[in-house]
Amino acid sequence: MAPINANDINDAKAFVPAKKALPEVDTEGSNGNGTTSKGYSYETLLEIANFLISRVSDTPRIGIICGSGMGSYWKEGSLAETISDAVKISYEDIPNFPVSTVEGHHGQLVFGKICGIPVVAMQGRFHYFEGYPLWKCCLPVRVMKLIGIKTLIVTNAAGGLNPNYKVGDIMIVKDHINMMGFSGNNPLHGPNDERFGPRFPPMSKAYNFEYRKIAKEIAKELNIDDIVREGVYTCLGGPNFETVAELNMLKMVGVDSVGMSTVHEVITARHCDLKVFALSLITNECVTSYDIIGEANHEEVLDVGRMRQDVLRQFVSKLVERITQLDANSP
Ligand SMILES: O=P(O)(O)O[C@@H]1C[C@H](O)[C@@H](CO)O1
Ligand SMILES: Nc1nc2[nH]cnc2c(=O)[nH]1
Repeated sequence: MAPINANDINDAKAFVPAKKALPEVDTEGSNGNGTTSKGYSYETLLEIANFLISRVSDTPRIGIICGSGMGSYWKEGSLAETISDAVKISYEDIPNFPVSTVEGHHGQLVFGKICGIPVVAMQGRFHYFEGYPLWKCCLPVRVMKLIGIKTLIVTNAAGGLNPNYKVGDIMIVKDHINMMGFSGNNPLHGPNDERFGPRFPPMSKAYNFEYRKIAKEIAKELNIDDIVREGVYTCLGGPNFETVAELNMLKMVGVDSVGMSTVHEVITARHCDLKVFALSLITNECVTSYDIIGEANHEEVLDVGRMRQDVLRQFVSKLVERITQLDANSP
């Protein structure tokens, strides 16, 4: 058989030009002062934190990571738009900060207030599939800790694996399974700086019990308890969505929602003693049978994010308010 010549290929898809130049992704973090192959030094992260502190007037209490379609871009009605007195700082303008490369992720930090409480939101997060090592995906968590947050609220878009879940449901994360960690890929891999946290941090209480209780109360108050669930999340490396066999395996081990983020961020947050709340927006039903016609796609993920933005905005705002009240009254 004659070899294939690229010029002979007639499949238009093969020649669709990239929408924009591919971003440069620094996969090991060796491009700045103080960087090592195993992460940024404490001092470099402190420099980033001080750079940000010098640009805002209030110390944020709560950090929020906006998931795909959930305020990860600035849009009327979105979660990030809840933030008043906003000071927006593009990732590109922050020394030593990675840049967001995912469609639907804006790529900026937004400092401001929700219900009068100082917060900082990440509009756009860093994923492993973009080419960043896990420690770099989680760099902003340590920076937010150094800036002064006490609590991290993490949101993500995820496929619903639990057969009772419907598209548009909100799943409070009660636990995770660190699938990538099973092969040793962990954001805490490498030398440990005790100034962040211990070498061997526990993860059995990763998702704050009191916060989860409050979230369920808020769901009742907002009359959305019929769409609010509680379950176990797992993160796979992506960027492809899962095969039927993979999803059935995950279902067997007790996974309720599947995504491509959050787990490593939560590990990093708990390592440095942040309190954590996380939720999944169920943006698609996982395809667990070969008979199902539909397939997962990123457009659907973004669409469902848009569809639920009002509800999520209200839910997270109330959460910010009540978490702050709770923590003010507890030691
Ligand atoms: O940032 P999150 O975890 O919300 O994004 C998920 C994973 C992929 O980036 C995207 C897939 O559509 O949604
Ligand atoms: N891995 C994964 N990530 C998602 N993000 C949104 N939906 C999905 C999904 O079905 N699988």
